[in-house]
Amino acid sequence: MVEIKNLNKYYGQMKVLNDINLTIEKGDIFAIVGHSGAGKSTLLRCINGLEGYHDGSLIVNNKEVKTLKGSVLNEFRKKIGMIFQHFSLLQRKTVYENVSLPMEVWGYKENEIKKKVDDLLHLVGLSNKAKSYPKELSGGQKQRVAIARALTLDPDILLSDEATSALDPNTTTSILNLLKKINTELNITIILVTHEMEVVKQIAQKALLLEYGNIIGLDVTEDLFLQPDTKMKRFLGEDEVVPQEGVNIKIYFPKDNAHQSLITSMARELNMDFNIVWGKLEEINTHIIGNMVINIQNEQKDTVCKYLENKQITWEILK
Ligand SMILES: Nc1ncnc2c1ncn2[C@@H]1O[C@H](COP(=O)(O)OP(=O)(O)OP(=O)(O)O)[C@@H](O)[C@H]1O
Repeated sequence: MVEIKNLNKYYGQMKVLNDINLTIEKGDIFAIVGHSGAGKSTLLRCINGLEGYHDGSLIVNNKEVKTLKGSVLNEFRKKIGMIFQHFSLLQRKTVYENVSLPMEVWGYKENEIKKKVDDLLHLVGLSNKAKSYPKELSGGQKQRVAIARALTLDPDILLSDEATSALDPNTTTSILNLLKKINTELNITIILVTHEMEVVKQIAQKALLLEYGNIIGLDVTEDLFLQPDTKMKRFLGEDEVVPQEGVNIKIYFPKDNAHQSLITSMARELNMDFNIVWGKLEEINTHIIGNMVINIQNEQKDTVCKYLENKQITWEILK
């Protein structure tokens, strides 16, 4: 669906995307994550042909994007919907008129437009707001209108550029649930740019981490968060503070193990005391995952490591 190979992009002398390689499969919910200025929006705009790129290949729906021009480019863009942080609605038009606009521009018949807009307003839960103006809507409702508008031309892909960044946490969750519904019911691939880790954890199956235009992480979301490498930890601002004395062992709880009573069982079975010095459990894509750091005495190390090995638990000794 989207295949990017060795992609480089410059603004003047500044390289903003450096050797990007990734594949997004049809039906994925894929997150592009990074701090401000990382190049997230630029990458998103390259995908729908709003920005060019210098070297490398970017294939979307079997087409090399930079070769597309004129009416072919317009047809290509028709299959890619987009939503934005500030909704981009026309203030002087009603909800109905905002949603119908792309179909009007493409010259669809009035009865086709009416059916489509009614169906989409129903899908986003705004059938009763068709005659309202954007200024009469909440932020979440405005984003629902923008989502309906992005779906009018039956896109294969929906691009979301910080679509929940201006919303409160509860509204964010309701918009993410709507995006999940669109992904499953309409089989639309969703590529979302965000700087919010909570968004990634709630919705994305895979995520790409960008830092100064470089990929520093690319994996299934649960794996990215379960066992973050040094770069990912730095990105998350998550360096554990652990005691200097003894041995610190970090134990990982993958999705099906998080609730098991490993720690208490280990203490009981080995008849051993130890300190829990750091830990967290969190929900990612409805699975609970987490990790914990325990501090033990040097002479307990071999026994504990053997116990964890026998239980086939993933662990590491922190240096
Ligand atoms: N049209 C442009 N001309 C020149 N430089 C640009 C242009 N657009 C973006 N940049 C620069 O490219 C870099 C990447 O910008 P981009 O908007 O892609 O980052 P981002 O990760 O989306 O950031 P943010 O989260 O703040 O939107 C930044 O250094 C930015 O200043």
